Amino acid sequence: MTVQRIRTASAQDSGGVAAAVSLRGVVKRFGGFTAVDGLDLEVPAGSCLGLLGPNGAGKSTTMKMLTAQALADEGTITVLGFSVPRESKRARAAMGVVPQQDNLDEELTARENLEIFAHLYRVPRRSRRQAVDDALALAHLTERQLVKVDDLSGGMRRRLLIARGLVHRPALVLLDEPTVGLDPQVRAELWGLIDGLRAGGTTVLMSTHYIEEAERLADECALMSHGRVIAQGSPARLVAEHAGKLVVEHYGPPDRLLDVERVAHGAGLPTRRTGPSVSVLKAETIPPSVDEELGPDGVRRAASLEDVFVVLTGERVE
Ligand SMILES: Nc1ncnc2c1ncn2[C@@H]1O[C@H](COP(=O)(O)OP(=O)(O)OP(=O)(O)O)[C@@H](O)[C@H]1O
Repeated sequence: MTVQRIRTASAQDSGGVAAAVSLRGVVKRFGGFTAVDGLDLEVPAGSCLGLLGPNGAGKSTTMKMLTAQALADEGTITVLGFSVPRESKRARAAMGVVPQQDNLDEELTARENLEIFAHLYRVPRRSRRQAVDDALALAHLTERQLVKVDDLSGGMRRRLLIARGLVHRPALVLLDEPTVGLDPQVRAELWGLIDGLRAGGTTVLMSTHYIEEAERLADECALMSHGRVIAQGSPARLVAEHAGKLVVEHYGPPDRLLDVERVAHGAGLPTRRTGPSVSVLKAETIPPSVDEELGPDGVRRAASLEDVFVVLTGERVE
């Protein structure tokens, strides 16, 4: 029986589903700077939540507070029913943590790295070999288990890092920017791995600033900006709410773009800049007279989570 099942009675409830992670009014300051500013967030058990936000939004700090690597100045944090930081040892034993920075032991083989963590996480001696075999298989590293980490490719190292966080079969796994800096093919490979975890019932909390990553993997996205969640919901719901169904992109010289923005804003329509173009969101609601004023040169496309991200955070996308 997982810790999650044992402790759900004391977990906060969200819409009938027990929360694996709950943060209420959490504040974290670094000197005079407030990195996390009254954060409320719940991750329903068994779901994958993507914590999405631009660099510096407070995602990593939030992840660190869940493991008590950073201590909140205000608010309450519950992880798998354990109060953090008071019960952080027990919470940490029940969750898997995959850090942003690769901190594998390069002198050891892939298998040895997993064995050490199986020991640290107190996987019983009799099931340790199987646990390591399973983690290697999950990360498609069985063939490479005897290779020193130093000789593994970047993608293999990242898969090993994830496998290491899963060796004790945690009910919850925290992934901090799991595919940052990896090429698209390796990223896609890792997405398959993460998707498999969620399909197997593991709760996943993943921070990312790649919109496509959140869109593909997350049941729900929480969009963070300046230390707060500014919007939360399924990717489809966020798009419908903030960008509508259709977007019309207008290209042209700076004066023309300013003109498009003026007309759209006059009609109460949100816009976003994309390099040499302005996109008018919620285009399906444009009244005919405004449509005429905007001109016929617009290119229509479906609204996306990227539109939501840019409009709500005012940031560019990587
Ligand atoms: N130990 C620290 N001391 C001072 N400031 C910090 C510290 N850790 C984080 N910060 C600041 O807090 C803010 C939030 O940082 P955080 O790393 O949580 O953001 P993030 O959303 O994870 O961004 P990134 O994707 O760049 O890691 C940033 O402005 C960062 O400079």
